[in-house]
Amino acid sequence: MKIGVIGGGAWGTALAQVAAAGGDPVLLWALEPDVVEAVNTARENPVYLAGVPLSPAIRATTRLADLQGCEALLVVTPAQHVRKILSGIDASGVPLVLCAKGIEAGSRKLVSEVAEEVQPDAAIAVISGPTFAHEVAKGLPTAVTLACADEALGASLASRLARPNFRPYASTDVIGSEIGGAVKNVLAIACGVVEGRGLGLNARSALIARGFAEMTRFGLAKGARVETLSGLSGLGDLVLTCSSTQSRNFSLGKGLGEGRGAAELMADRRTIAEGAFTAPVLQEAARATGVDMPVVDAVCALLDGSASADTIVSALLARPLRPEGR
Ligand SMILES: NC(=O)c1ccc[n+]([C@@H]2O[C@H](COP(=O)([O-])OP(=O)(O)OC[C@H]3O[C@@H](n4cnc5c(N)ncnc54)[C@H](O)[C@@H]3O)[C@@H](O)[C@H]2O)c1
Ligand SMILES: O=P(O)(O)OC[C@H](O)CO
Repeated sequence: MKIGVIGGGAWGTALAQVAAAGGDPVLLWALEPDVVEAVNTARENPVYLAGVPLSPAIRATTRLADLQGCEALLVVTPAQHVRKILSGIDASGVPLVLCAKGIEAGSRKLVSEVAEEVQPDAAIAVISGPTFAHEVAKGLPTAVTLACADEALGASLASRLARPNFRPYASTDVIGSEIGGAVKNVLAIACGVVEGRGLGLNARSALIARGFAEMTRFGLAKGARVETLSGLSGLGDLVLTCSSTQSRNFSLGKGLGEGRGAAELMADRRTIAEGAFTAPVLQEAARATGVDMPVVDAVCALLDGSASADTIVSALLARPLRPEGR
């Protein structure tokens, strides 16, 4: 199965490395000509995945048309760009494996819903889970959820991508695996705030657990399965992303907690903190579904500058006492 990867950021490059590990050719589409040039000549992506020597089986291109002939396409651009990129390719009959974590602004659609709209004839799968790109690209042990409604296709994609240190676990819950990845990015911003304000490890664990309760309420309301939310793509990724400044979302939250503004923090980076884009649309979606997500509301208020971190923390702590199961 010849694999094409759309998106030459950290995650697209790491997944290209996984797909090329057996020596099979992989075509990587990147937006930036300097990334393409460096991958093809220096065998490195110095912009997004510096310091990781890449497989010679990876060839990069800036031309989407070159992806014609690939037998599966991994879609790894940030969530807000997926619609435009998928509109520019002919993917009839080619499985699309969606790897971005987010919800589209405006439409409030998950990436799979966007893909189904733009490429109605393509089979859809999702890869999601606790995966820092640098660790995956270096071959450190990693497990992911690979969700596909078509179990046979899911199994064939899993066997093509599996490596001794990269284990896809099969699921048919596409929506559930996407919701975990999208929601955890927003919750990781909140955990970064806890770190930035020096509120301690008890507070961070409480936030992870109460954040997981929000993810579960929202996920179940949207039709996700509880075992998906408590699996690799939900709880697994939530714990990873809420635990380390390696996470762009966590480090954005840490900066907010230290008193810096969202605009200043976002202007500093070329890499993506998806949670900042997902937070307001997740808040809209939760309100439209009648789901209470106080941590997500708090992140939105911090990002839009309508409240300070201290005010938000005090408001969260002053919420009425309630049974844990609600
Ligand atoms: N980095 C990780 O560890 C990791 C792991 C799992 C999932 N993800 C998800 O993968 C997706 C991509 O993240 P990343 O970390 O590879 O990105 P990145 O931060 O490393 O790089 C940014 C990417 O955005 C692309 N981009 C910028 N403007 C664009 C445009 N107009 N059209 C198309 N692409 C554009 C750039 O070309 C680049 O590929 C995100 O949804 C992220 O949440 C990332
Ligand atoms: O750096 P982050 O916060 O985008 O997280 C990367 C991955 O999604 C972790 O699974």
